[in-house]
Amino acid sequence: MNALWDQASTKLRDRVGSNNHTAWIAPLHLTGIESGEAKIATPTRFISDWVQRHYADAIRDALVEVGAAVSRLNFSVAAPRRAAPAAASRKRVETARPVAEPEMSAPLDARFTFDNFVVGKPNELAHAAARRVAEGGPVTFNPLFLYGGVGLGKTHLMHAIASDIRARRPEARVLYLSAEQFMYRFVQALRERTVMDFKEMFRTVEVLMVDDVQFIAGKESTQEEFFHTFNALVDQGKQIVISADRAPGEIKDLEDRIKSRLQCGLVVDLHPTDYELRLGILQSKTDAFRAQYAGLCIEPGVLEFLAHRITSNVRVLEGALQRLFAFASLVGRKIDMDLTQDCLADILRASDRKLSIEDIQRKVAEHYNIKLADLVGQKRVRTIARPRQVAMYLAKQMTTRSLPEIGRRFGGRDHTTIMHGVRKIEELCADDHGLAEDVQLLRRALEA
Ligand SMILES: Nc1ncnc2c1ncn2[C@@H]1O[C@H](COP(=O)(O)OP(=O)(O)OP(=O)(O)O)[C@@H](O)[C@H]1O
Repeated sequence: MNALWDQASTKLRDRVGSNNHTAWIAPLHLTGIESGEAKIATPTRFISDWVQRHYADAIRDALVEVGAAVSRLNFSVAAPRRAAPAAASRKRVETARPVAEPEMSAPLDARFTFDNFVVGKPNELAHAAARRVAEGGPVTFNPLFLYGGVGLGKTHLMHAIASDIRARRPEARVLYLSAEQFMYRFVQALRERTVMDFKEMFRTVEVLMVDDVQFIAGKESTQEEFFHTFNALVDQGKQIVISADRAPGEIKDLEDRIKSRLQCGLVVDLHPTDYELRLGILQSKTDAFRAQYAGLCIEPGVLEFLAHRITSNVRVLEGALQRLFAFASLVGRKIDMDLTQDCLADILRASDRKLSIEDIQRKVAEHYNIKLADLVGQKRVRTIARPRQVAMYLAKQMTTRSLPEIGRRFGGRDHTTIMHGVRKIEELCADDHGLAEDVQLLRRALEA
């Protein structure tokens, strides 16, 4: 039986590819053939179901090709056989553990809760969707895909969801980890030949949360495994929450089938902060710092000044406030405008850096993969003319330059041409989702 199965298994490797073979075929054993029925043992019910659904025909054909008189397959779940006793005992220990070991989940930051998350216009939809997922109940959108630029609160919301679910339903298996950790664990499982345990682990959670999914772009085997994990959980009606630094369609080197799966649920954007949100966050963080630095007070106007001047992201804002408190407590001064200017000179200088029209042109040319000279040149083909209009639009929106001045920087064009370009992009963005995404992405990259 073993020899027959080895031959069939080799044929199957050619047919299904080595990753699938390692994951699904290698754990199977042919235990006998009776009256045209091949008896196949699988280590878990999950693998048994999966293999029957995806590989039954391929297995039967492979067995026939190597000379077995087989017309039907019969799958049963049996403990896996291990050659070395050490491996066998390790397996026993592993299977004795509860399926979703807590250590598989990354630790949650206790500060990242819904209570500590300040809601404003730019993040209200993301916050509402996150709350909805945390409440549980029927899975209405799957996955929830949260995306946004650096330091805008994606991880904070992910942790808040996980903590909230655990508080409401301590028995629920919530697995939160970064895409990098997912890859690391997968590679480790391949190395230690525990891929089955890995699969079982990920496929038996109730809520799977993967942060920074863009990390798996370009990593073929990890993407493959992620895709299967994703499908298996969605099939079982389990909730998935994903975060990334950009929309699914914008993640380069991510397989199309994964992009389309990620777009199937609710895709929500965390927009760059506005003044009100920044001020709200500063006030909320100040309360927390006050508790830590008793006796320190902030003069009126300081928080407003910071909310105006530091627009890059919340992490920088938070760092600035932390530095102010630490510095003030060290030198025994109150936090007023003088201290703020002294202590945060570098951060304020960086925020002061004016965006030039050339910065915008360079970024747009790079984004659309065209030459800078073409972007400002006279070619009228759509593939160049449209990016040119995008650059004109961003130059108008993101700098204080006048239309004639922008025209001069775009190869000496008239100000009416610039106005036309700006209007065109405004109109197109209303209907063309892809273009609107491009503009958003570029804006964020330029603001970073
Ligand atoms: N709306 C908010 N209210 C309170 N704190 C916030 C808010 N948004 C972001 N923060 C804080 O800003 C910091 C950065 O947020 P977070 O790590 O969640 O960003 P991110 O979007 O995951 O960034 P990255 O892309 O770098 O991973 C955290 O300390 C977080 O608590």
